Amino acid sequence: MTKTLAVNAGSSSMKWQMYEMPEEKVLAKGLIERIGLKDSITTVKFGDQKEERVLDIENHTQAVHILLDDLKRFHIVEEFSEITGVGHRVVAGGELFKKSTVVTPEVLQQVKELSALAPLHNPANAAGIEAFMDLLPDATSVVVFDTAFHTTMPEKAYRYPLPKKYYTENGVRKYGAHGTSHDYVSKEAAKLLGKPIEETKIITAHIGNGASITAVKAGKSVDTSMGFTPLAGVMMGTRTGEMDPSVFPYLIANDSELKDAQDVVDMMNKKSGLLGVSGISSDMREIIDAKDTNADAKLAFEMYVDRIQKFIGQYLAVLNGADALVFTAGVGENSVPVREAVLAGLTWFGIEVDPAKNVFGVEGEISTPSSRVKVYVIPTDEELVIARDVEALKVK
Ligand SMILES: Nc1ncnc2c1ncn2[C@@H]1O[C@H](COP(=O)(O)OP(=O)(O)O)[C@@H](O)[C@H]1O
Ligand SMILES: CC(=O)OP(=O)(O)O
Ligand SMILES: [Mg+2]
Repeated sequence: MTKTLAVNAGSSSMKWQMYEMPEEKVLAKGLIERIGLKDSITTVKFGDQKEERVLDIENHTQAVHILLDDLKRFHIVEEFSEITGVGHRVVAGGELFKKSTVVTPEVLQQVKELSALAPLHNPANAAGIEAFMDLLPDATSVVVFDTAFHTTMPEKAYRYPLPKKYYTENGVRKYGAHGTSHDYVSKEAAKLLGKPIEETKIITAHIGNGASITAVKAGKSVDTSMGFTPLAGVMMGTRTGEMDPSVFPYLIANDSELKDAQDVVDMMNKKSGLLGVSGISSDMREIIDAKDTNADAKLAFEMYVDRIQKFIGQYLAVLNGADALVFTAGVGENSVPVREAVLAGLTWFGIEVDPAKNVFGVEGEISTPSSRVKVYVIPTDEELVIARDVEALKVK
């Protein structure tokens, strides 16, 4: 029996699962959420034990240490050497990485160098890789890239309408993110549709703290809402999504707190989105609780929904229609009000939601039998994909 650990560090969370491979049996799993916010929550599930603790966890390095302590504390492992493979989600692989790769010192260096393409993620991903490699020098360490699935996008979709040299000399283009999730849920949706994936057109809405929407044709990403970095696309927990870049110099000239372009980008990454508009929180649960009594929270909710609807509309055009629309990730899987509001504006496309199915905890189809586009809630499982890639790359 070999134990493989999959680590999925998101912008606000760290999810992990320990598997027995190749059986894909989940031995234990955990979630550390609200990293960087007050009252972070860490949950561990192991056999019939479940523990939830509320702590203040400031960053991902601290989260890695909590995860490692928990592995020993719950006797999930007696010795770290029982873990023979560790897979890490890395958000940005640029044009260097088109598939998952075994970590070498050079690969780790490249992950760090790609931080400009995912400033909230790659540094945390690299810190996680290093922490585990120090403790588990003999385990196979694998990196699984969010951008890999999107390397099938056609050039007309991934290029920006800038002078060509910024692409050829600087690599400025759309890379997308959340690819492991879009890949996984689109395959699951094809199963639910009962069709070979080659015959499907699917729009996948991965809406978590970070959020992106993808047009998937025949199982391949053909367009996606995130861009050069995960700042682009729809409005998110703390990120703006699409912006007019002319705002950048204007704000630098007019706000003394913003000295340069980096300050503006940091503000747009960390202080904007739901948090910035509402002034309350980046967490959709808190926005929903406040929106009936607080006008800013109500506006934040409406803007959030509006941006998701617009990208779904774009991708219905890109694909010239779709067989299915999938909701996944923290908000997409759990928030009935967000799904309800998004879908209420898409009835012209023949999308019909069944309110009896669009309830908390339901997975699978939430549309009516006559809906022209099937609507599915599919829990994503980036960790399973990561564990499979580790297994495939392990030196046997
Ligand atoms: N029941 C719920 N209703 C609304 N939003 C939820 C619910 N549960 C979780 N969320 C949202 O999911 C987000 C986390 O999503 P997740 O996909 O785990 O994020 P990450 O981007 O860190 O991977 C939280 O910010 C929270 O707003
Ligand atoms: C790329 C990205 O935004 O990831 P997450 O949603 O996990 O923060
Ligand atoms: Mg995530």
